[in-house]
Amino acid sequence: MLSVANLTRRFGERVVLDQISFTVTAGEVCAVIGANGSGKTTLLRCVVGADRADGGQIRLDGRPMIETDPVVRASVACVLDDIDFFPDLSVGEHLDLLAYAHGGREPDVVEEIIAELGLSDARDQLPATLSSGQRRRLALASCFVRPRRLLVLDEPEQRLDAEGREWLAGALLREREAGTAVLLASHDPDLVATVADSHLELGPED
Ligand SMILES: Nc1ncnc2c1ncn2[C@@H]1O[C@H](COP(=O)(O)OP(=O)(O)OP(=O)(O)O)[C@@H](O)[C@H]1O
Repeated sequence: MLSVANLTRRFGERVVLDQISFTVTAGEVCAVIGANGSGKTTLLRCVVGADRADGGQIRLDGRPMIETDPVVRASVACVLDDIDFFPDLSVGEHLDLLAYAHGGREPDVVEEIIAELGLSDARDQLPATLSSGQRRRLALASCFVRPRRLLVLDEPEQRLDAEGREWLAGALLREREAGTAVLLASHDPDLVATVADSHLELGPED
């Protein structure tokens, strides 16, 4: 499904990603691990097209991963560090909009995800009024109300409470069963041990 070959990213003289190659197949959860600053976020941003690689190829089912390609946009759901919400849309309106825009076919999916993620009481709140953990829950919910074949998550456990982390682990296992390819950067060894099929370890010199 996802194939990355010789991915290289430099910032000035500094080589953050040095010819990284890996694949993630349908139904595989690949955990990207490594110390702070090892390049996990940079890698994920390059994969989804939020950052430009200096070299290498990123392909989804053999086609170049270009974020403006409608097939790519329809296939890839992600939560990166920067969480952008429309400031004047409520939690429920965000999720309705995303489900509709991406042509989700399951009528009850928004209600189900709102309930699963404990956002029912916050349904009518605007993003600016949410707690940081609720904002993270909304960002995750945004991925789960839409069709997806590749899920890219950067430290999704951040700011989640114990119950939220438990939900996340279960949700990722269900994604695996459903045949979604998952690329997950995480600092949570328990989450990685529970859900990951493969690991990509980035070192300080990678
Ligand atoms: N836009 C940028 N300009 C210059 N350097 C950058 C830029 N983005 C990232 N870097 C550098 O690239 C390196 C890798 O950063 P990155 O955020 O990918 O690491 P990470 O593994 O995700 O870290 P963490 O575990 O702390 O989230 C860091 O040294 C960082 O300072």
